[in-house]
Amino acid sequence: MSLDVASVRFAYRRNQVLKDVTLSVAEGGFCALLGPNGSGKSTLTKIIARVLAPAGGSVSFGGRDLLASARREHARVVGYVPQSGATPFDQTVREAVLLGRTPHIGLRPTRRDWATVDAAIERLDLSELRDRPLSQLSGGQAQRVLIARALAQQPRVLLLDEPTSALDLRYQIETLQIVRSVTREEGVTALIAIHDLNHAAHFCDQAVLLDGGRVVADGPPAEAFDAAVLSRVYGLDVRVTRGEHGVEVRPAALEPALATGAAGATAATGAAGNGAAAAAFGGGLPAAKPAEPA
Ligand SMILES: Nc1ncnc2c1ncn2[C@@H]1O[C@H](COP(=O)(O)OP(=O)(O)OP(=O)(O)O)[C@@H](O)[C@H]1O
Repeated sequence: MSLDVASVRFAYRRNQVLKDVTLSVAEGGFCALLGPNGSGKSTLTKIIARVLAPAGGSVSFGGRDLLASARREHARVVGYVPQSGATPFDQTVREAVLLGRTPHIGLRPTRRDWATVDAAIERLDLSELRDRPLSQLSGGQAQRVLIARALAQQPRVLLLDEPTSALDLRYQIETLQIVRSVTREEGVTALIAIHDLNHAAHFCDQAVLLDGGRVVADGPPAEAFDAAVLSRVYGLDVRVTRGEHGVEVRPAALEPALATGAAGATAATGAAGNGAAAAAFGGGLPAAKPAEPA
């Protein structure tokens, strides 16, 4: 089984935003959807989530057409975490997460539905807030509610559109760990639009890079991250290093600062094998360290 996007095209009026996008994510895979602002990441996730209809192409999971199935059937397979979610009225956290159960609920929620809701709330560390109205949450808390809602849906395919953009460092990492464990342990197939290349490299098994609505790289991050391609796509000279901590990307402009003064000690620490300081800066591995194959 796999999530297959084939030759998808989409335009907002005359603005061709997706031009023949094809990608495939294996069942249980965790795929990062990368690319600069405006490259088409959100548009593609919205098409798979059926918020938008493509002008051409197909989207299927396990060979089943996701764009033609009944809405309820689609919602049982695909969970979607939008960049931000408007709520029509002032729900509590628990009520909002219960919405994720909608495709599974008959006349009314069962005890099992509520148990699933409470498990998702706990997983996203929202238990203390579960009776709080959404209007009284911070941006990051509200973002975690959207993720909990999607997990409560128990989908086979999980789409996340920049789910960590409002989260502090702890919750960024925890959220990515949760998504990774959902893929590993429950076989859910996840596609995440994300800007942080190093988080993508660390947590995801696949990286798809969009540029101007086209796929320009696709593969395991260690293979897909090419300095020349990334530099061209982002319009910024970057370095890619491959070492014991995996692949890392950092802007070349930051290298002189790292090589002098106190930062020099950071590089030396990295050389000794402690990558923590290096990772915090998305780089910091010593320039002398030879590139290694993934
Ligand atoms: N509702 C809309 N109407 C018209 N154009 C839109 C609309 N939404 C997005 N676009 C345009 O489509 C292109 C792709 O946008 P999209 O949001 O898919 O990019 P993205 O890669 O997700 O960007 P970002 O990283 O900034 O979130 C952009 O040029 C954007 O201006």
